[in-house]
Amino acid sequence: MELSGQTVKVNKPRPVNLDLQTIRFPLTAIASILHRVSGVITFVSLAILLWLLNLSLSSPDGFAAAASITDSFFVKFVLWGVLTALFYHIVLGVRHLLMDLGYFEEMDTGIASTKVSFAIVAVLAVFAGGLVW
Ligand code: HEM
Repeated sequence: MELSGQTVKVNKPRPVNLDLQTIRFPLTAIASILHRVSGVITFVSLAILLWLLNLSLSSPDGFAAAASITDSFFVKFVLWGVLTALFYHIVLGVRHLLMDLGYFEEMDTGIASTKVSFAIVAVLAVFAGGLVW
């Protein structure tokens, strides 16, 4: 293979697919990507939630203002999403730590533990809905 004037020896030309829309990710990879996404969501939302907490504790008027902000369906939906992301991050984080200890490292147990984690997060998402609404 010719590469900018140099000849590079390619032992075995393999098909390369870098199109993210056609790559089929395994369940464990999706769980891992979402874990990072949920960590970033948790990090960003922390600042907003702390501001809201500060507002609600500042005075009776501040509390009323915070209560009216969280009264709309849209804000409640976002709060539900933030809580669900946090639950996802914790549950899949614990799974990650267990893997660091040597559990669920095989393909079959890895997929099974991912499915169990997703089920636990689904239950916690319903619980989060109960808390918010
Ligand atoms: C305010 C709370 C938290 C925030 C903002 C947060 C944020 C993050 C972020 C952004 C990452 C991704 C780092 C990367 O992929 O480079 C991460 C990774 C991780 N988090 Fe959290 N996290 C929080 C709480 C927790 C909790 C409570 C656990 C408990 C299980 C946890 C377990 C983990 C683990 C195990 C990783 C590493 C995953 C990996 O190596 O791929 N995190 N966290």
